[in-house]
Amino acid sequence: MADGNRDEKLVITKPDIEKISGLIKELLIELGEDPNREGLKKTPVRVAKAFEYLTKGYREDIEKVLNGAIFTEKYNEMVIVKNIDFFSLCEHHLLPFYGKVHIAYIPNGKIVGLSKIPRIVEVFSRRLQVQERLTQQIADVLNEYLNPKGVAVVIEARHLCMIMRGVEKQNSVATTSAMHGIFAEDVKTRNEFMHLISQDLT
Ligand SMILES: Nc1nc2c(ncn2[C@@H]2O[C@H](COP(=O)(O)OP(=O)(O)OP(=O)(O)O)[C@@H](O)[C@H]2O)c(=O)[nH]1
Ligand SMILES: [Zn+2]
Repeated sequence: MADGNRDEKLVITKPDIEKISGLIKELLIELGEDPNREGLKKTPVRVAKAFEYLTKGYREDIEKVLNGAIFTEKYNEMVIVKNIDFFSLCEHHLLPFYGKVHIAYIPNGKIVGLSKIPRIVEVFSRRLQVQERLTQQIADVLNEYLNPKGVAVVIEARHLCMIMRGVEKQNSVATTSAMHGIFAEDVKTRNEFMHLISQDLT
């Protein structure tokens, strides 16, 4: 397993659907429900499979996802892929947070297949996360595999744990960013990126 996953306690085993189903059945009982009523009969298995999918990023390997699609190219202007939709689960409440990721890099002799950028977002968002770590992990992987002149990642997200419970703020949006290289060092480059994504920011 490549260290591109950069989670020390990486879970690479397939979840035991039967075991998770049993736990969900117990949860339903604790919530006062009857897990044998028609509508709930298959719910434990459905929930187990849903969680397997929503955490599939733990079982993905960055090298396999990139599939060698890193190419030598002289292009050295900014590459931006913006408005990448993502869905993740907050590690505190296991409730979704979702939004958009905007990514830029300035190549240093190497470019990456464009589709691989949203694929990297999938690897790290399909885990239990906090938005800050998700932002950093995406930036770190691009930095590591492309060794570019700079990488910038901005994420805007709505957290259901702040919307449907807790403080119940329906319109709050959290923005996080991670900057490497020239984006961290040079205000002009960072501002150019922020300007290019500004019409997409909430
Ligand atoms: N920084 C950060 N905090 C998050 C994220 N997702 C959830 N949280 C916060 O994690 C915190 C957990 O705080 P606790 O006080 O332990 O939990 P809680 O009693 O459920 O908190 P409330 O949500 O305020 O009701 C809350 O402030 C959440 O808003 C995230 O992606 N980043
Ligand atoms: Zn939460």
